[in-house]
Amino acid sequence: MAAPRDIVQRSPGTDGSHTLSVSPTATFHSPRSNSFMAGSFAHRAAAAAKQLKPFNTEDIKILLLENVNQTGRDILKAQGYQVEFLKTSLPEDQLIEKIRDVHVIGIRSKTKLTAKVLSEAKNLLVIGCFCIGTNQVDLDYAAKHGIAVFNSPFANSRSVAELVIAEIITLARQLGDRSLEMHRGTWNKVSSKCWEIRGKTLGIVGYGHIGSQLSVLAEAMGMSVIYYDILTLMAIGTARQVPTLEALLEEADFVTLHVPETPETKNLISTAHLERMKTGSYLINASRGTVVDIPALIKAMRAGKIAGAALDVYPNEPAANGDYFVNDLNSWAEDLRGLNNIILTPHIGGSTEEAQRAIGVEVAEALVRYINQGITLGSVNLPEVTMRSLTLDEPNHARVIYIHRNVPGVLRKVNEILAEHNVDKQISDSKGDVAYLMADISDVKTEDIKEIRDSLDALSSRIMTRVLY
Ligand SMILES: NC(=O)C1=CN([C@@H]2O[C@H](COP(=O)(O)OP(=O)(O)OC[C@H]3O[C@@H](n4cnc5c(N)ncnc54)[C@H](O)[C@@H]3O)[C@@H](O)[C@H]2O)C=CC1
Ligand SMILES: O=C(O)C(=O)COP(=O)(O)O
Repeated sequence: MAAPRDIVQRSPGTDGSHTLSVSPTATFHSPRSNSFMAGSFAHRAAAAAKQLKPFNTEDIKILLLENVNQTGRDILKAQGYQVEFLKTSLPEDQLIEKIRDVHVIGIRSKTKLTAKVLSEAKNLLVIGCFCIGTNQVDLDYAAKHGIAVFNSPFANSRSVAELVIAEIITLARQLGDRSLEMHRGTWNKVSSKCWEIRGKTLGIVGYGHIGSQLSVLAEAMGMSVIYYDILTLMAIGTARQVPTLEALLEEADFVTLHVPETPETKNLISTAHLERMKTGSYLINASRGTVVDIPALIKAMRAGKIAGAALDVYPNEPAANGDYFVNDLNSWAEDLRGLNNIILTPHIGGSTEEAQRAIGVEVAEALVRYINQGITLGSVNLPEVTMRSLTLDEPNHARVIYIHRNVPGVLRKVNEILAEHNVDKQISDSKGDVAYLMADISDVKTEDIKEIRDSLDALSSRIMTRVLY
């Protein structure tokens, strides 16, 4: 791996905003350059002499945590980026040390990228969440500091839905308990309170990617499906939307939760809600650990109100594999483990080969598009802006990216700065307080780049400037 050369650097602005600059001394060294050189070498070399040089991808430093799949690692390494890979998440102090240095960080659901952590990330351009949930990242802080965030919105939805189907049958037939008894050498053949799932009602809370996928699978097995969502959503098959959470809880034999972690979903299922559920019903949570009040669930199960539960997620989850409940992370741990007919899994809803491979590809490709081209398609916190790929065959072209506060008069000022060049194409969009402008300009000489960048940096609206060429 090439030694880092200080090509991409972010300098703090007076207002805490940053500039990303690409050094004109960078050598043409990306895989894109390899394919370019593979043509007619003499012709291409002559053309290259006229061209501005793109940044050196080998200077992009990436930290991947939480065992991001090989597919993603391969895509990033193939670009020539420096990729450091760790199997686990990191405690906050170590995370802060590491994040200071990198341009890109890839995480899954465990790593908390809070404002405190992100404020130390002086070079950070982009965050890749190699998962669905983005609740672990302070998205607003990231946007206001020009840091794009990408995720994989549905590549593991099917895996979660299949896990829930397995859990519905496992709970209905008390399979977990029977299996544990056999492991201990006890033959306990019972049919009392063991049920078929055919004809039972599944209540899905949160009818998004996972909830709706689950709806199809459950109906195929003869279940009736009802769902509750804050949005009015089209029913799939013969599923039926109910108007309130309470209506769902009163009617469902199985309640399964597929909402994101938000302030509104914290303790969405607590004592009052458990009381509304049918006696002998079941609860499944593969969403986020904060959604269920665990002590309330323990009480409801001990009282026989809830006949079984499956939990895949917990309010505190460890950074790495190993001891969990014995660490006394949670005062309720022993009580939970002591219950009958409860399935406890270590956040494996999305943990299949298929899902992880697909996520690796999807998020890594989004990162490459953003790093190399500034394209924000699929970003969860910045406006989605795209233009055709930068073409390196065209001499003296540059792509200007100006992330700025969404205030009046910015476009006029930016265009005054760009006016000395030919603006081939320009696009701008905003999301809340933040706007993203992308312009491809020609007739740019290497020495113009610094001037363009400095002029944009001087604007009071600036959050981050990037000039790619
Ligand atoms: N256990 C695991 O390994 C995994 C867990 N997840 C979790 O599952 C969650 C759901 O995933 P998707 O279905 O892909 O998300 P999604 O965004 O497609 O669907 C979520 C649905 O919940 C609804 N919703 C939001 N707040 C609500 C509320 N207060 N009450 C009722 N409905 C509400 C939304 O309107 C939306 O329709 C993710 O946010 C993530 O936290 C996702 C993947 C794997
Ligand atoms: O995709 C999600 O949101 C998940 O909860 C799965 O998280 P993980 O990638 O297993 O840390």
